Amino acid sequence: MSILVDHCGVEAEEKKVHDVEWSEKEIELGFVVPHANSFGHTFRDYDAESQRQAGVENFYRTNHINQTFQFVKKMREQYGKLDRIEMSIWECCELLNNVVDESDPDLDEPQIEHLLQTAEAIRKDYPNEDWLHLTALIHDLGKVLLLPSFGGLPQWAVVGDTYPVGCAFDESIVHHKYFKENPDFNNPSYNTKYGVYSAGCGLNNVMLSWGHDDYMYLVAKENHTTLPSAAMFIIRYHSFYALHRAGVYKHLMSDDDFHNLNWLQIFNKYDLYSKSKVRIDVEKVKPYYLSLIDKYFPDKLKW
Ligand SMILES: O[C@H]1[C@H](O)[C@@H](O)[C@H](O)[C@@H](O)[C@H]1O
Ligand SMILES: [Fe+2]
Ligand SMILES: [Fe+2]
Repeated sequence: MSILVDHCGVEAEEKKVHDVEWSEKEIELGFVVPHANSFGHTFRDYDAESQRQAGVENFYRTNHINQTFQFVKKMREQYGKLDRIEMSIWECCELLNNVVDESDPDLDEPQIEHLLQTAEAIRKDYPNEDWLHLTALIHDLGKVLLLPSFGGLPQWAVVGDTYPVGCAFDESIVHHKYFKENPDFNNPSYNTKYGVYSAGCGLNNVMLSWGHDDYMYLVAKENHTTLPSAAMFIIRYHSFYALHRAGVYKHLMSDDDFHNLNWLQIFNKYDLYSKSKVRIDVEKVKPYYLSLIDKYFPDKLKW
């Protein structure tokens, strides 16, 4: 039997573990990282030969060409108004029944499954951190941007990994080659290590490619959630794999960012490796999550 151990900035390495040791490990570690996704590939294998992968690559091509500094600025201003809809967090979870993410090589289930799988997995290992359970439940709610009532944005403007705009695109970003067709790639104001930013300026001052992360962060902040800053950091940067997995762009981080990064790295293990075909009984867990929503959010939120 084998488990995959994945470290920040280090290639996934495979460790052989005997069956006896395995059961001990399971008790000790709680959540066990599966060795393959539901399609039989390793997780986040963007070079696997498959039909799904071709779609994912095409997704990143369009994403990398179109996410420019000006585009992100425009979207933040527009969506920051939160003048589209009023609804509760749970109503939003239910909307995700109708959303499938085309950027994801590991999951083709409706997104509500992923929210519950992530939250339930993290809840088992961190039973006392209720804020973390709720963070997991809501981290991908921003994907409602795909729905017509939210402007029906194309997939490239909603899902996929995120990265800073306004400075050089790091080579560790998935399918980096497609940035060559992004107008910012050859713009001297935007294509240097620091670009429009300065050393240690803090991620709060850095614009990331537009998508579900930053949108949900804006929704939570503007509706005055009482979730802690680590939760807000997770929501906002969970797709920023160049930072939390490859360990680059650290030159832009502040001390607070470093502290919150620890929580994000814990969270990522559950976000990524809980993706499976195993369904959670929604009605069974709903009362628990409703109580958390009540604790940390108003009844109705502006979206
Ligand atoms: O395909 C996935 C998916 O869209 C996730 O929600 C996002 O957080 C990941 O970073 C991305 O790679
Ligand atoms: Fe996400
Ligand atoms: Fe997720």
